[in-house]
Parts: sequence; structure tokens; C-alpha cells
Amino acid sequence: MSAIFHAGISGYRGRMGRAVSQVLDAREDVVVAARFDWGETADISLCDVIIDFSTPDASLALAQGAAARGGPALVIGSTGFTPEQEAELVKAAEKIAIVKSGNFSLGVNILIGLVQHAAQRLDAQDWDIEITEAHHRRKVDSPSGTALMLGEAAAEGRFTDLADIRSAPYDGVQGERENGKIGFSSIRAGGIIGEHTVLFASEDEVLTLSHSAIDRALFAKGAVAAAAWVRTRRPGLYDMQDVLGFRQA
Ligand SMILES: NC(=O)C1=CN([C@@H]2O[C@H](COP(=O)(O)OP(=O)(O)OC[C@H]3O[C@@H](n4cnc5c(N)ncnc54)[C@H](OP(=O)(O)O)[C@@H]3O)[C@@H](O)[C@H]2O)C=CC1
Ligand SMILES: O=C(O)C1=N[C@H](C(=O)O)C[C@H](O)C1
Repeated sequence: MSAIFHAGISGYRGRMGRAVSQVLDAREDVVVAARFDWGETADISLCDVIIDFSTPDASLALAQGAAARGGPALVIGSTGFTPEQEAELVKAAEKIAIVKSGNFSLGVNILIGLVQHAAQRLDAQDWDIEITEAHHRRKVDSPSGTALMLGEAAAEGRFTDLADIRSAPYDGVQGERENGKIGFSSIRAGGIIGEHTVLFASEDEVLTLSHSAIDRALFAKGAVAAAAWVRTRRPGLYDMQDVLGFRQA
């Protein structure tokens, strides 16, 4: 058995917090040393690592608090950060190790590589890229964090930044679609756990790459694997590609 470590759960009464609790409680090598939610304080010094699925504001406050005292390490799953908040997280990661990902599933992290590969080989003048995602009615941010990661992978495949080629949302009479842009569409309905599709379309053919989450425990298992990985790492901002060993040197 691997060495015992102490974990905390931020946002523990939420959908993901409850799923993470179940995965941690089933592990013999983890002691859950702190569980906290909005408005609650906890002694984070008891933890080697905290798993956080809450809100961007809460995650950033946690990261800044941990950075100020030099630990613990963090696994951040919250989505919907502004570019300014992302920049603050980069600063916090100079002091502590953070794994941040919009999706902790193995399948999505493989999909990211496939999307980058396809985007690099399908010429931007001939092939349009559209990303669609569907989630439950309680999700507050859009596009989803996963959709944005897939968009970033496609942009990377085309050797550019997503911010430079992201389409404005389609609404009203906006004229013809511009070549080389990446579009995003979101559905919010019922209890859908998480569906993502990246569509590459030319005048002659359509290539579709997609992923469906069947159970939210999937994300919790990935986040716990990330926690076990990150707790002994040097300060830095990591993602699931690092945890899974997919990043090329
Ligand atoms: N990366 C991934 O793989 C995944 C990411 N997510 C993301 O995780 C986040 C949470 O999702 P989900 O669990 O569905 O959402 P929920 O709304 O069910 O849970 C969020 C929880 O965070 C709590 N919270 C709010 N503020 C704070 C705070 N300051 N400190 C600690 N806890 C706080 C909320 O408490 P209260 O209700 O009292 O406000 C709530 O319990 C979202 O951003 C979502 O997009 C979700 C699934 C997978
Ligand atoms: O809010 C959710 O539920 C999910 N959020 C993540 C995202 O924004 O991509 C991951 C997953 O799809 C579920």
C-alpha cells in the first residue's frame, strides 16, 4: 500500500464534493483531514493536499491562502475563471503545486490529443471547427471548461491562440462564417452529466470526435489520482496531461 496522506475537500456539500468524499472515504491510504464549504473555515495546515470543486472566486481565495503559507498542494476542478483569475492562479503556483483541469477524465484527456492532431492536419481554409457541449440545468458557466480546453487544443494544432480565432456566439444576422474560426455552442438541460463534441467540417466530409461522461464519479476518481500525484511535487501549475504522463518533454 502507498504512504498515507491527509486530504481536504473544498465545496464538499456540492455535487462534485460529495463524489470526491465517496472516492476518498473508500481509500485506505487517505485520511480526510478537512471538509469545508461556503462560509466555513478549516485548518488547511492539517492537509497535504486539498481537492477543490467550488467556484472560481472560492478556488482563487483558497490558492492564495495556501500560497501565503507555502502549502498544501491543490487540485482545482472549478471552471469559469476569468483571464485575470487565471493569471492570479499562475502567481499562486509559484509557491505551491497545483493541478488544475477543466476535466479529470481519462477519455477527455485522450480526446485533447486527438483534437490537436486532427486540427494540425486539416487545413484551416477548408475545415471549420465547431465545439458543442451539453450539461445539466444547474451548470452556471459556458462554454464548459472542457469545451475551452478542447478549443485550446485545436488552436494549438493550428499554431495559434484560441483567443485569436474564437468565434463570437451565433445570434442574429452576422454574415457568413469566417474561415479558420472555432465556434462554441452550449446546451443546458435536465441532468446531463457532460457531453462534448468537436466537429471538423469541409465542403465534402465531416469528422466528429466526441466524449460522454456516464457518471460524475469519473471526475472524482481522476481528481483523487491527481491529488495523490501532486502532493509531493514542486511548486508549479500542472494539468491532467502531466498527471497522466501525456506531456512530451
Ligand atoms: N474539472 C472537472 O472534471 C469538473 C469540474 N466541475 C466544476 O466544479 C465546480 C463545482 O461543480 P458542482 O460540484 O457541480 O457544483 P455545486 O454547486 O454542486 O457545488 C459547489 C460547492 O462549492 C461550494 N462553495 C461555494 N463557495 C465556496 C467557498 N468559498 N468555499 C468552499 N466551498 C464553496 C458550494 O456551496 P453553496 O452551495 O453553499 O454555495 C457548493 O457546495 C463547477 O465549476 C464545475 O464546472 C464539475 C465537474 C467536473
Ligand atoms: O459542471 C459540470 O458538471 C462539469 N464541468 C466541467 C466542465 O466545465 O467542463 C467538466 C464536466 O463536463 C462536468
